Amino acid sequence: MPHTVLITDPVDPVCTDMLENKGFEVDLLLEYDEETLREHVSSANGWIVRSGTTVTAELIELADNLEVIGRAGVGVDNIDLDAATRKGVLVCNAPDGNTISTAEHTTAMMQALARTIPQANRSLLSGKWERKKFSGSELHSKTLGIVGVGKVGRAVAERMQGFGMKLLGFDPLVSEEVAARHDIELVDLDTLIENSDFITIHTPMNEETRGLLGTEAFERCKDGVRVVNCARGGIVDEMALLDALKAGKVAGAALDVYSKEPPPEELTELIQHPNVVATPHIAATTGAAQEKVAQQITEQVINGLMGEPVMTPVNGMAIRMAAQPEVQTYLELADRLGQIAYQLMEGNAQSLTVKCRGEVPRRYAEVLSVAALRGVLNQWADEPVNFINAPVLAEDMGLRFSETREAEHGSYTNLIEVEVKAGDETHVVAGTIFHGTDLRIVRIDTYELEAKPEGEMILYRNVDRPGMLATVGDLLAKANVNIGALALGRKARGEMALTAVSVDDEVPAAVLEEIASLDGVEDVRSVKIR
Ligand SMILES: NC(=O)C1=CN([C@@H]2O[C@H](COP(=O)(O)OP(=O)(O)OC[C@H]3O[C@@H](n4cnc5c(N)ncnc54)[C@H](O)[C@@H]3O)[C@@H](O)[C@H]2O)C=CC1
Ligand SMILES: O=C(O)C(=O)COP(=O)(O)O
Repeated sequence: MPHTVLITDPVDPVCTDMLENKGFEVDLLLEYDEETLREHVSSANGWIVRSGTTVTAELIELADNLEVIGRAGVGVDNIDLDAATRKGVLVCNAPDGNTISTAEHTTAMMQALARTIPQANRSLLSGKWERKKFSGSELHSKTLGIVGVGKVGRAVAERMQGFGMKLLGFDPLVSEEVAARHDIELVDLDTLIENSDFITIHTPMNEETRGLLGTEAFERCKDGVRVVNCARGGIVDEMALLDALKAGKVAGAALDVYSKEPPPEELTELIQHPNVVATPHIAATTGAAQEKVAQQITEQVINGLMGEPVMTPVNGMAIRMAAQPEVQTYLELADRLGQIAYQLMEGNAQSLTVKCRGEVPRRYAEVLSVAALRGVLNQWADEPVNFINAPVLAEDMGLRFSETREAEHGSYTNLIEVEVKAGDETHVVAGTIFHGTDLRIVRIDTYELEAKPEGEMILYRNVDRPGMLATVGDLLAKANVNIGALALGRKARGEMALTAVSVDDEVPAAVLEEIASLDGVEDVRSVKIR
């Protein structure tokens, strides 16, 4: 059956063309009530949205076939990321296709504010000729404060430099050197607020940025400051802005975004304030930007649904690495080692460490730890576990995980070790890949042995003395269980050895008990590798 991709916001037709060319079914649903949306979501494998759709936890919960949500743009604050991550749904965006259009809209807003263009236009259209009333302000030599020196912030900086503005920037994640490359002087937020003639916002919306410019900030601003928000509504506190406009502290504000969209009744006074220039979230609405974001996001959604690398994940960063072809065999090995290690435990694991040795590249360490986690959690959790939800489910279950990488590798050119612990109990299962594809377990706890990590196995420790294997073999034969392979991890005659028996059929619990009751046998485990 072909995959279905649901589209619930207007996106450039290139999106539909690309999906159909790849054999996907497109479900274009631009007008809907909640019930209709629920029905369509429940059968979608992929879902493409812009800012107009709110992707709630409830919808994600219903979407049992959903694998990927693609945001044809930057901001993902309309998507319940936590719910998507827990359900193992990949969320990706198109982070730079609309940067230029958004920066251009921001600069247009700044000029509209400085020269009161919309107000003057309205006045003229109403039959007036008010040349004195619309005396503007020059941008040249003024200070522009850029809050959020990311892609759009930098693109705005480049453009406003051409107007001869002095640029200040505030962004906790950007270095002075990077800012200086864009002729932005990096300062703290207070300095920016106190020294800017214009302030423009370009951060994401999150708990840290909500209300970033509020009553207190406006009090510290220069008299007559002008404020532009083309990022997200609510980063500038709308009611505080209205008060500051009414008090004349803020000379003008240009808004493309609102805390609720479309803006509700209570924002009418702000939007209709004579010194406000307001647009209906159109900064990214140009033919060029829409074509770019549609193309970018469709590529990512197709890749996500086809198991190819997704380059712009917003959650589950491991997915980017997990889809690389050269890492697949290592992932399989780490997953199987995780499965085995978990099944050796008496109780539930509390920590998991993956050690990569030899020629296993350093960049794989993190994704291999997620693969081993997936192996562990797929036995433990009630829900399906994948690369997206494994870390968050581990956290929920109190399982700490980490990874290390060591160049030293002993006898093997590549080696992955998975260690699980709970209290005093520790198990280590190590494996290697021979000839690029051949997976082998090479150590279990302190026993060196060589076994294929596949199918059903029974593992037990026994005194290393004649007759032990024959007795176990006899019990299995009587239960009509066929032995496929055997591996012995020996220390010295008379000491405890580890025996790994690969069997073609599941070993009945009663037979396992019989083996466990044999003299000289302990720690019998049945291990199933999927
Ligand atoms: N109005 C519209 O149609 C559009 C709006 N946007 C919005 O514009 C904003 C910026 O987009 P991009 O530049 O593409 O994103 P970006 O991710 O490239 O840049 C965001 C910057 O904000 C910084 N930042 C994060 N928290 C901060 C804080 N507390 N204080 C100061 N800086 C902080 C980050 O370090 C980053 O450098 C986003 O909110 C995005 O959703 C983007 C495109 C179109
Ligand atoms: O990319 C973003 O963050 C935007 O806000 C653009 O939103 P839109 O795709 O125009 O609904």
